[in-house]
Parts: sequence; structure tokens; C-alpha cells
Amino acid sequence: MTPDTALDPALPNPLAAARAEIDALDDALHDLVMRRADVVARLAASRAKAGSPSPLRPGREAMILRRLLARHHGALPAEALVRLWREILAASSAQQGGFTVAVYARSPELGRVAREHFGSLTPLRTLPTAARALAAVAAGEAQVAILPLPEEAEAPEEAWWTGLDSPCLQVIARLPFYGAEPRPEALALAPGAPDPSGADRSLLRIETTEDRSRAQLAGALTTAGLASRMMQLRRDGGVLRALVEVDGVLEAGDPRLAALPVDRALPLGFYAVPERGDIG
Ligand SMILES: O=C(O)C(=O)C[C@]1(C(=O)O)C=C[C@@H](O)C=C1
Repeated sequence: MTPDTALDPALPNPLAAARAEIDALDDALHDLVMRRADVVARLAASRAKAGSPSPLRPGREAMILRRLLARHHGALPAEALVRLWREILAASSAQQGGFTVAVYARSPELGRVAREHFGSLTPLRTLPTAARALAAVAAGEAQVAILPLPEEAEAPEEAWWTGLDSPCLQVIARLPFYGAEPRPEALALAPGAPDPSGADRSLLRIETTEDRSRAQLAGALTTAGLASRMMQLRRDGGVLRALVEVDGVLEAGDPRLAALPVDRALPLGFYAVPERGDIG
């Protein structure tokens, strides 16, 4: 079967011929999807991932999507490819026991971002605050929390990162993973460490009781080998807290943290750098 840009007018019924070709392709796709699910079933039965709170591996998912996007061509929009695979990956997690997602949908768009990422069948629980979503995960009622990406201008009570109890809960993904359309962004948090994707960024909370300027903190971070891509500052009583984004994977025990002249430097997790491709 050679791909063509037009139906073949030489055929007695070009529409029927194209539909027969689509039916054959659907059967081949269906066979492959069923084969993929068999491999996932073997993976689940092998207990290779036993003991983890959920089957979700966002770093591995990011690697799969990046690889497919890099080889993608033709008429199917890349965004449609990602939507198809998000459903496949969600179904694959469901096959392995699944998980529930607690969403602080500060805006309806954020709920939509969560739904698109986790597919149409993953249970989503919408909660009225970030604290309630985090508490649902801490209590085991959900395995993943979706919270708005922090912004410096937001009200103090919205700044959930200032009290995040890491490493009990860590940032594991940034949503949406793909798409050029402006949408509110979210972070996914879960118990346990995230899995690296090969192109990641980490979040770090630093705390100090000394009065430091943004430039002083940025300088100290650079000296320690942790040049910040983004920094948000909060002053609360006598404590200055900064949320810092750095390139790469930063985990507890990293020697660069000990070099920082602050009272506390707490890694909050990391996420696969989203693919911001053009949507044709
Ligand atoms: O690789 C795994 O650990 C899997 O569980 C398989 C798989 C997949 O379907 O490719 C499913 C869910 C994970 O989030 C990542 C990948």
C-alpha cells in the first residue's frame, strides 16, 4: 500500500477502496495496541515495579513522547499524536493498578490540562485548595496532586511550595508536556522520587533569616554551580524563601547544596522539560 495524496479515479469505487485500506490499517494498529498491552501486562506481572505507590513514570513517558515527536511527519498534527499516546499511557498505568489524581483546579482550564494529560478514564478528584489536594495524596486517597505552577504575583496563601513537605512529596512532572497554545501550567506532585527523562529541570526551595537581595541569592547560586533559570521570592515574618528552578536533576545530598550560604536548601523534585512544539 503506497500512501497517496488523492483517491485513485481509475478504481471503480475509489471511496470504497480508501475505506478498505483504512479498515486494514485499523486492524494492524489494533493488533499493535493489543500487543503493547500484553508487554505491559508482563511488566506488571514481573513485579519489577513492586512497592512503588503508583505505576506512573513521567520521565519514561516524556522519553517516549520526545522520541515519537522527533520521528513524526505527515498529515496527522503532532498534537493529535500526543493525545493518542497520552490515552495509551494512561490505559497502560490503569492496567498496572492505576492511580487517582487530586486536582486543585484553580481555573477550569487547569482541570482540562489535568484531564488531557491523564486521559479520559483516570479518576480525577477536584479539590478547593492546594492544601486539600496535597492532603489527599498524603492520606493515600490519591497518588498524584496537580497544582498550579507557582507565580510570584499570587497571594501568599496560594504559594503552596513554601510549606511543601519534600521529600515526602515531590514534583514529578510539569503539564502540559506538549503544545504551543497558551494554557495555564501545572505541576504534578507525588510521593517518592521522580524518574529522570534525560532533559530535566529541578525545583529548589531555599530559606534564610538574613536579608538578601534577589541578586545576592542568584550570585550565591551561581557560585555553588546552580545558576537559576527562574526565582520567586517570598518574605514571611523574618524568613526569606526562594523557589528556584535549575537545569538538570538536583536531589538531596547533592554537594552543590552544601555550598549555599543559606539556612536551608531543600530540593522539591524535578520534571521533564516540556516540548513546546508548533501545532500545525
Ligand atoms: O515503563 C514502565 O514502567 C511502564 O509502566 C510502561 C509505561 C508505558 O505504557 O510505556 C506505562 C506507564 C508509565 O508511566 C510509563 C511507561
